[in-house]
Order: sequence, then C-alpha cells, then structure tokens
Amino acid sequence: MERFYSCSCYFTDNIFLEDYKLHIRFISENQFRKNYQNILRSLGCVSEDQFRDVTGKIQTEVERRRNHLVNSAERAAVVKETYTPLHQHVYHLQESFLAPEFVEMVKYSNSREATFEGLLKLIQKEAAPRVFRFPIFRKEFCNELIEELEHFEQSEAPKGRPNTMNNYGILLNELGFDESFITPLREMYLRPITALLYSDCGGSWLDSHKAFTVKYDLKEDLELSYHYDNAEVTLNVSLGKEFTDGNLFFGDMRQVPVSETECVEVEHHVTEALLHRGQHMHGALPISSGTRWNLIVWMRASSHRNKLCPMCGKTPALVESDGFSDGFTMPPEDATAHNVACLLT
Ligand SMILES: O=C(O)CCC(=O)C(=O)O
Ligand SMILES: [Fe+2]
Repeated sequence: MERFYSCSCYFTDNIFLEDYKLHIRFISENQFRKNYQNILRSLGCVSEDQFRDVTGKIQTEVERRRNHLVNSAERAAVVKETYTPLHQHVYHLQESFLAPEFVEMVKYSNSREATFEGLLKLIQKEAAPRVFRFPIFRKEFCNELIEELEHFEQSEAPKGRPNTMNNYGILLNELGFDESFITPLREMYLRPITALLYSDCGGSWLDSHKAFTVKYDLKEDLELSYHYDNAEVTLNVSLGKEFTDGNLFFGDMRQVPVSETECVEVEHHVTEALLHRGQHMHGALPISSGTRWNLIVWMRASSHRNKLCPMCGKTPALVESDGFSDGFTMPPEDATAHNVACLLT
C-alpha cells in the first residue's frame, strides 16, 4: 500500500470546544488567550476557573491526538483477538447489499458514454447545491449492519471514537471494515460516480478514506454542530433505526463567511446516501425521538490535498502515521527522511 501521512495541524487546529460549540487553534497559552479570550467571554466563559477548564480540556484533546496512533492500533488488535461478530458477512461487501438504483448509477458511470448530465438524470435528487441523494443500500443490509454495530457497542471490546464532535460513533477501521468493505465500496462503486460529480475537487482520484459511524439518541448526542470535514468528498448514509427530526443542514463552502451564509435543510432517509464536498459546511439538527445511526466515509484524494491541507488551508507539513492517516502522500522528489516529522516523538 502507498504510504500516507497526516498534516501537523492535527495537533493544533480544529479542536472542538463542546461547551461553547467553538472550533479553536491552540499553539500556546498566550496565542490562545489573545485569539479566543474575547470570543469565549461573549459565549459565557467569564471566570478564570472556566478558562482553566477550557485549557485543561484542550490539553486532554491534544494528548488524545498524540496517543491516537498507538491506542488505535492496540484497540484494533484487541478487537481482532477478542470480539466475535454477530453477522460476519456484513464485513464483506457484496452486490446484494446494494440498492438496484445505485448499481445502475455505477454501471452508467463506468460506461464510455457517461456524462455529468446523464448521471444527474439517474440521481433522484440534488438536495442542495452539489449535494446528491440516492438509494445506496437495501433495507435488510442496513438492519443487519445496525445489529452488528449494536452488538459491538454492547461488547467489552475497546471503541475508538471518530473525532471530538461525536461521542458515540465507532471508528470502522478498528472494527475491521476497511479492507473488504469500505475500500471496495470506494474504489469500485463510489469513485466512478464522484469522478463525474466532483472532478474539480479530487473526485476522480479518491485514494483513501476515514470511515466511521455516528449515533444520536435522546440519552446520548442529539445533534452535530456546523463544521467541514477532513475530506474531499463525503458519503453519508442513513442506516436507521427509527427517529424523528435530525435533518442535516448545509451552508456554503468553508471559505465563505458565516454571516453571508444561508443554510438549507436536507432530509435524509434510511437506506439513502448523501454525497457532498467535504469543504461544504454542514451540521445535523437534533433528533426529537428514537435513535439515528449513520455511516460516514470521508474520502480523500492525495493528489488534491497534497497541494493544500483542507483543515488548515496551508501546504501540508507531513507527519508520519499509520494506515491511511489523513490521506496525504509524499511527492517522490521530497521523499527524504528529514522532510517528515515523526508522529511518535
Ligand atoms: O449526522 C450526520 O448525518 C452528519 C455527520 C457528519 O457530518 C460528520 O460526521 O462529519
Ligand atoms: Fe461532516
């Protein structure tokens, strides 16, 4: 497998402060005070104790990120050794899991005469500008996948959470879904489609991903704050179960100031996929009953992101990591040892 890297901004940028629904950058306490003290005050963080609480939480998150590589590998090893799946077959992608409409779209996209307009005719809905909705899985498969995820949730096995914003999701590579499910789904089925829909943002060259589930329940997380993804193209599948409300909302690309943004609400139906650009800002409204499980695949194109890190907006400063990391690769002419910082030190 190609070697993938992360950008060093992973340790400093896009740290989410849940209590204030704010993404921040932390380089040093001085910089942090200078950039955020006023904003935090206006959000209710007024006392020195509250401020200490915030910096404490930031330290914990930075520590979690520093240890993620080692901890994630350890968790994956324990899962492999100790966890017995309920539905072994859902780990291996089969065409019978897929909605016939989706298979048709893929077939068309792979044909010689495929065009963007032609594919649009097959897609049920452009739900918001360049946000596409279409059936992807059959209902029976969605049910079995949720049963498998719940079985895993209830097991003793260690669980890695996807990011600071989701407290109840599952990192699917640790559970063993990458090789024979998510990678073939991306390469054989999604890439032909994204090549037509998103050729301007890396859609033809998706070569890695980060896949996870998110879960919302009245006793757990209810909603997801407005954000952009660490992805060129994101796949979001509604798996179930039963729930009310919890629509997604989409604003503008992240370069557009929030004050100039108007959001549109997008419904998401069980068994259907939404495809959108990772930099297209979005969030999820609170559910008001039930449980909502979604499969999220952040798909990355190294050739695209190598030029500009989508999280910090700068030339990526590569740090060594493991697996797909954050999907950057090193141009051959730069491949000298001293160009890469080691994530473990
Ligand atoms: O809850 C959802 O459907 C959205 C999840 C999402 O945007 C994300 O995890 O990046
Ligand atoms: Fe997202």
